Amino acid sequence: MDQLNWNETINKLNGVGPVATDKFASLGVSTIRDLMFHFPFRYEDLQARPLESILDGEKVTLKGTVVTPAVVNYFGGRKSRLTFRMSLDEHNIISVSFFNQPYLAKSVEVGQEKAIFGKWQSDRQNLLGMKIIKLNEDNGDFNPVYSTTKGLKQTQIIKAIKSAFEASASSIVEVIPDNINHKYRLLPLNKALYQMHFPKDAREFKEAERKIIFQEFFLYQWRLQATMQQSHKEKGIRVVYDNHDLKEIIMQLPYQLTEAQKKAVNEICYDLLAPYPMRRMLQGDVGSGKTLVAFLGMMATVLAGYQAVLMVPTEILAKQHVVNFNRIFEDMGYHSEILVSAMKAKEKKDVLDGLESGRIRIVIGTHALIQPAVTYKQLGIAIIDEQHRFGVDQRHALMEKVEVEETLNILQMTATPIPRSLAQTIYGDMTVSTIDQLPKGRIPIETKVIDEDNIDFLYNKMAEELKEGHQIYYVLPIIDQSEHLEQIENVNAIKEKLSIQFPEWNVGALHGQLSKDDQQQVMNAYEQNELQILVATTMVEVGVDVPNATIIVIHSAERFGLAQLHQLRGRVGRSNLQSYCYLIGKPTTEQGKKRLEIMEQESDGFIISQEDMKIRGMGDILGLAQSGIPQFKYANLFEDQHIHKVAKDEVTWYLNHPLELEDQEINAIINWLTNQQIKI
Ligand SMILES: Nc1ncnc2c1ncn2[C@@H]1O[C@H](COP(=O)(O)OP(=O)(O)OP(=O)(O)O)[C@@H](O)[C@H]1O
Repeated sequence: MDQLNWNETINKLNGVGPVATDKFASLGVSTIRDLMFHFPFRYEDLQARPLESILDGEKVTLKGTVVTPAVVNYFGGRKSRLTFRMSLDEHNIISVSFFNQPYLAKSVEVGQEKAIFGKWQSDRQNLLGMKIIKLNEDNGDFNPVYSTTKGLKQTQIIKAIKSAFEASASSIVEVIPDNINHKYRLLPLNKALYQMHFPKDAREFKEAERKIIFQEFFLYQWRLQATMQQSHKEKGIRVVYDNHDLKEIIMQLPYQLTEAQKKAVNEICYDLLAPYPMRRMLQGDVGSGKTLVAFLGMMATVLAGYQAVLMVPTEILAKQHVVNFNRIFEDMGYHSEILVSAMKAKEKKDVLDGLESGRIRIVIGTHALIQPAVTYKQLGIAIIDEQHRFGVDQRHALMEKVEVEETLNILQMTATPIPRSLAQTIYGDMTVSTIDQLPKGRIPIETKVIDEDNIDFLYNKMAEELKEGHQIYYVLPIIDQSEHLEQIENVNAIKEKLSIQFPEWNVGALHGQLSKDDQQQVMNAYEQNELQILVATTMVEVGVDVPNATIIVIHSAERFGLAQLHQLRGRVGRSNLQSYCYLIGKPTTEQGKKRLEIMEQESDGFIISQEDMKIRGMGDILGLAQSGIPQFKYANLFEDQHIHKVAKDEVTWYLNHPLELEDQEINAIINWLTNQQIKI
């Protein structure tokens, strides 16, 4: 067969017809290259292993010859146990048993070769069978198992991949420079790819995997660091403010900054003064006081005569920040305005005019801030809160608002903090400021998982806190849009129930079905303590700040991811009052149980995000997908940290020593990065 370029579509391959092409497309595979990167999600290891090396309880696949017929014994009514003996080699005969699958007897005959996947019970020399693996002629001893879709068989996938290598192996382009491959003994890419699919044994698989992981990190780092290098060459807006004035402002704040906040403010100010544009990520745990740090960044900018914007994900949050900002800074002579889409035409026009003329120096809002109608006179800084909700495109839209040669200063904020060293590696195109300290006097939140049957306990606790004059959140999940309406009914039903239970207190409901105005009214009433209990969907998740709230009840807690649970919990414990988080839920999975356990034991957001990465891996995690932490196809940021570090250091070195690379090596990297969308 003629060689095909690996960027060709898979229907050009022998044996891949239109039906299979469609099926592959639903798996995200359209080109030969995609197919080569469609790695097995596990392998069936049929290789003989000495029995002594298999641990009691370990899940293994053992292959052997059936030496006794299968016998089925029934017990306790319809329960059954099927047993037979199997010889693995001339010295070892083991027993195999299957519970409650008597029909399997038909497929076990003396003399047949069988491979059984199951749990090894060493004391009884018995394999507790879970699955009989089909052996066919194509089986080797180490077989790939692919994730697939209905109508696409494993054998078809294997065939297609084999034909991909036959047709296109020579067009696989190496992307890691030779010197690096050599230095770390990494396989050439074509070999690594082949071995990912068809390794002879676990060792060959590991060897291939190491190359693939390295390559993924290497390309990611190249893109990050090259962007960073570029932005350092750009001219930034130099925000030259009067340090004395800024200090005065800090002195007049209602509370003293924590050491961590001071450090972050210093780092931001350093960037503002520098001749290159700020690219900084501000991370800190929930309630650690990031907003105030952001406000001070805006103040420095305004002192230097520029305008400052703060862009947040929801209108409720924009309103809250404007109120808080004005409460703190109005007396000092500074005023912020709001810009959101739901505004009266006249008010909106006033704000737009004010921004264009330069009358308004500080504006806080939502996406409305980057609509084409908005023109700024002299924008100096853009602060983007909860950066995950804003894509790269929006960042660019903001940049374009600065019609001068200099590039805008950008500060991003995230409330999903990750350990400092990891943050530095993955936010490589930004410098990271970390607030790793809570304001003084905060008492750890008491967290408890409770059963719905134990609701009296909860009601008693709620009554106690209400009597103390404190407030309560009661949150229900909306994970899937299809359950939206049903869940709003639940919000209303719970509101009714709680109104009956606590007749002397006011209960409000907040959800997406209300108009923006109504939402704002409910929120205002809660902030003013006119409502004492707020029943809400997860709308309250991000950034809502009502320090008088001391209880948060999270309904169906098992359905939330760890990061989100931690975010929600952070709505309480925002003052010096003892606060409580009650998780109502009955987890049915191991992971669900583990998440709730971690919530009960751990209050530190840095540790929680790390645990999250461990439990769920980095794949398509809901919480993390939203957190702005990059997704890798294959590598795991947490488990493969050491490889990441090496890749990062190599990229740094080569970017500083470009002459050490051959032209075609640089071109290969650039081609990879432009052909392949690596999400950042
Ligand atoms: N240095 C400080 N001393 C005392 N209280 C503070 C301090 N800094 C901030 N606060 C208060 O702590 C609360 C939480 O601060 P802020 O809203 O800035 O946190 P955050 O990090 O943005 O939290 P989240 O990620 O949950 O939105 C606010 O009520 C704020 O007024």
